[in-house]
Amino acid sequence: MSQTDIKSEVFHLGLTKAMLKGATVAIVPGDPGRSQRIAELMHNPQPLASHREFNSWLGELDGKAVVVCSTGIGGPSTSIAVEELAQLGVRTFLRVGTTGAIQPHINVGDVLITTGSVRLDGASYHFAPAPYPAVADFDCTTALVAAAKSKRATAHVGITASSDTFYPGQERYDTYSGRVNKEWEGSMKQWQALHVMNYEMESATLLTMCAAMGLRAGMIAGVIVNRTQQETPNAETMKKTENDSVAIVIEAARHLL
Ligand SMILES: O=P(O)(O)O[C@H]1O[C@H](CO)[C@@H](O)[C@H]1O
Ligand SMILES: O=c1cc[nH]c(=O)[nH]1
Repeated sequence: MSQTDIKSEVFHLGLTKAMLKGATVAIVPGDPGRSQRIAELMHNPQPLASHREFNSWLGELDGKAVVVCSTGIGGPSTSIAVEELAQLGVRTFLRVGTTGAIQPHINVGDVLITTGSVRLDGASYHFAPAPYPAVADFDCTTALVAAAKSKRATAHVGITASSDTFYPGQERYDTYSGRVNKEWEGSMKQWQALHVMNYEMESATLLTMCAAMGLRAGMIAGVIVNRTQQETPNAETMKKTENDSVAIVIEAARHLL
């Protein structure tokens, strides 16, 4: 168990226990720019630190501190953010991200709540072997579902494919090389047939490492593209989708304090 004292900074985040004011719940977006926007929807938003991809803010919900810290893109940096926040006393992690849907019935603007992730990452294998599930915490998931209902969002609950790469691992051909390795050829079709809802890039690591360490984690994402229809998002829709998913994650955090 870590011996982090109240004033010592963790390795990467530039945060101390004192700065977190007893926060046990963290909201963890991928995008560093999203941290401020999330914190500003809570009471008394305060910037804490900004190092590399890790941009941290503090806010309050019902008089209790909640930390917001971006993870950057992908599993390795996510694992650092989660480990260091846990050293500082955080026990509940709610990721709020953007995502590409792969099922035709899911619309841009809907929100997706992940119950478990297909582990197409590398970092999760450093925390638990392959047969171990990347599964979300039940309380986090039910809080996200209830919050989505209260905000009247169209929410889908199910499985996410969580890939280390945005291009080959999500079987994108609109690229410089225009090709993907054999391993990924036809993979989107396979995930569709297995009722996977969407692609994103951090939940496999987040959910596996949190389950393995006895921490709670949940995952919600706003759909910015549907890969059965288009490859590129529209800026205006993206903004609205982010606002909707952020409002839901804040409401869920309130119930997990
Ligand atoms: O919007 P965020 O939280 O960054 O999430 C998604 O967007 C990034 C890719 O564009 C990846 O991080 C993916 O998981
Ligand atoms: O298609 C998408 C959209 C956002 N994030 C992803 O990882 N994939």
